[in-house]
Amino acid sequence: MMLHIKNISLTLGKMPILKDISFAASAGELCVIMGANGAGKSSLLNVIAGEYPAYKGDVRIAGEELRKIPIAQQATTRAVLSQHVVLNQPFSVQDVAAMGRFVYSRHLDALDKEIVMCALKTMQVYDLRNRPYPTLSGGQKQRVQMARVLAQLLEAPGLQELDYTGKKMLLLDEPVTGMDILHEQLSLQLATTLASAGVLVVAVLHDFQLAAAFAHRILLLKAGALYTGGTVDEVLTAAHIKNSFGVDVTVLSHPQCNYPLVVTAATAGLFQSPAGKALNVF
Ligand SMILES: Nc1ncnc2c1ncn2[C@@H]1O[C@H](COP(=O)(O)OP(=O)(O)OP(=O)(O)O)[C@@H](O)[C@H]1O
Repeated sequence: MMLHIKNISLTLGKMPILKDISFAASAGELCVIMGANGAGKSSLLNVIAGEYPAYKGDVRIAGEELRKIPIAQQATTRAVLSQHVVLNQPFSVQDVAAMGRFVYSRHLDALDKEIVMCALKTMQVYDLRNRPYPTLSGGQKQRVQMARVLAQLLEAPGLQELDYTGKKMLLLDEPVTGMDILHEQLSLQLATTLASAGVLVVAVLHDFQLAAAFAHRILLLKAGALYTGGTVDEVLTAAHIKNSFGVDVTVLSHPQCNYPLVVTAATAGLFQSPAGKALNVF
């Protein structure tokens, strides 16, 4: 599945939110969108997810213009993890994960149920499956949401020997928010495993280390426009980070893996408070 975005602009109310963004991503890639708060990352993901059909420009998924793809077809070919999922009804954890299958049928058959259990095990929330979802911690809820989108994507209860090339797209908006380091790694490994199986994965991330370790390509947005895009090494430079986030960083090289390690520059003096004194922000 190829995603082609050409000259996308989006206005919400009277505010220009996205400005003339173009890029392409392929099946098998983990494409990461980064940028400062308000840069337009969620808006761009929502355009690709079909949430904002009033965009200007061209979004093509596997060659078809997004607005012409029937809603039912969109729902069965892509799964979306949104930034803020609010769910207060006392559904059990396994009910929430099972919602991923509802795009195919409201009545889950044996295969659907196996897929849901597989998704719960993969995200290590199987033991919580009978708990009411609202009673979970923030990170646990996020893992259940990952299980839900995984259940939506999978065609078999396993991650081995998958071939989803040209069939599926996964859109993740800050998927690891609230997760501990183990489950951050697990989630991004899952995203790359799915990408290797042919799923086109687009993820919004704030964490440079996760992006550096897992992304095949990074798009860096600034004020609604594409500031730069390319490989991890091309995008995660001190100059690009300074220009898009306003923070001085030093970019080191990971001693084992060779990918960039972004650390805030010790010389920047940002956010330092005199030792022992409360930080006075006003
Ligand atoms: N429905 C809306 N109506 C008007 N403006 C909006 C709407 N949704 C988002 N915006 C504005 O669009 C801009 C981009 O928002 P968006 O949520 O895409 O940013 P983001 O890069 O995902 O930020 P964050 O890192 O904080 O999640 C922001 O200035 C936001 O206030």
